[in-house]
Amino acid sequence: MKLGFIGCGNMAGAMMGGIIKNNIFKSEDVYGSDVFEPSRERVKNMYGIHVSDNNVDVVDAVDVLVLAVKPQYYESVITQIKDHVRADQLIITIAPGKTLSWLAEKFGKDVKIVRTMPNTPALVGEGMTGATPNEFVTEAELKYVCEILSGFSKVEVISEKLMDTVVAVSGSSPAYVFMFIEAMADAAVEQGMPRAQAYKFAAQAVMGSAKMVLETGKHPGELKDMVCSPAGTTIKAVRVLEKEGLRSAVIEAMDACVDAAKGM
Ligand SMILES: NC(=O)C1=CN([C@@H]2O[C@H](COP(=O)(O)OP(=O)(O)OC[C@H]3O[C@@H](n4cnc5c(N)ncnc54)[C@H](OP(=O)(O)O)[C@@H]3O)[C@@H](O)[C@H]2O)C=CC1
Ligand SMILES: O=C(O)[C@@H]1CCC=N1
Repeated sequence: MKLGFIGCGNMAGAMMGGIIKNNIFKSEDVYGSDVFEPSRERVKNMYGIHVSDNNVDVVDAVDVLVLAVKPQYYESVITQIKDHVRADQLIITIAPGKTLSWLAEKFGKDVKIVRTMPNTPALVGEGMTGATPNEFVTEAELKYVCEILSGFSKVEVISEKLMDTVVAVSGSSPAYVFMFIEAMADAAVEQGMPRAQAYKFAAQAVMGSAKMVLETGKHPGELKDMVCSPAGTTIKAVRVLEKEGLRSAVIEAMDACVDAAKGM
């Protein structure tokens, strides 16, 4: 089997890295096309895949095709490739807002599509992906696509109506988490800690806390309470975060993200 990517930018690179590292596909079985030469060269040098500036070359070469261009280029790319896409090929989409019905209309024929939303922690094998198949994808094919996605992420098959939520809670959310880490590190630097050390402390605290949520099964509020000693330091910080509206800011931000996804 051969895997192709149209668009070899940030997200495609992160996906390829995990897929090749975990031997889901060998690098010689992975193809990528991109209009931007530095993007092509980057993935060629990093992963040793075949690259081309011609999207149709990739469509013709592969069994599974990932559409990894920005949402605003989806329509022109689909117009360019649709007559070359074969009925037995599997198409994986990763763009927000591009629904299965919109994709079906643009392809204008029966095509097997799995709409997904990955995220960049794929680069370190810690991605999270939501996936929704269309009606032409069999159970076995969906299982196969999930195996590919699991090369770089955890995978959940979800109903399509949750896809915009997945954009906000995992597709885009690494950006909010990086901002949180940056802010904590800035505060530590303000207190005199060297910056590199500050990133290490802040990032490890975020990773460990996330692991506690995933591995203990405890409610995040209970885990927070375990940190807050009576009359201690943490509760003072928690009070300020509540006063400054951390939770509300996160909810408002994610609502804006969902609205943007719906508008794409
Ligand atoms: N980055 C992320 O965290 C996530 C991204 N996504 C989705 O992944 C997709 C790609 O995003 P991302 O990797 O960040 O974007 P990038 O801009 O990093 O990569 C897209 C690449 O595709 C190239 N390109 C543009 N038009 C074409 C074309 N017609 N044919 C071939 N290649 C083309 C771009 O070139 P040029 O720069 O010249 O335009 C660029 O090199 C988007 O749909 C995005 O929404 C999903 C989840 C997370
Ligand atoms: O910002 C974006 O539009 C893309 C989709 C999810 C993450 N990045």
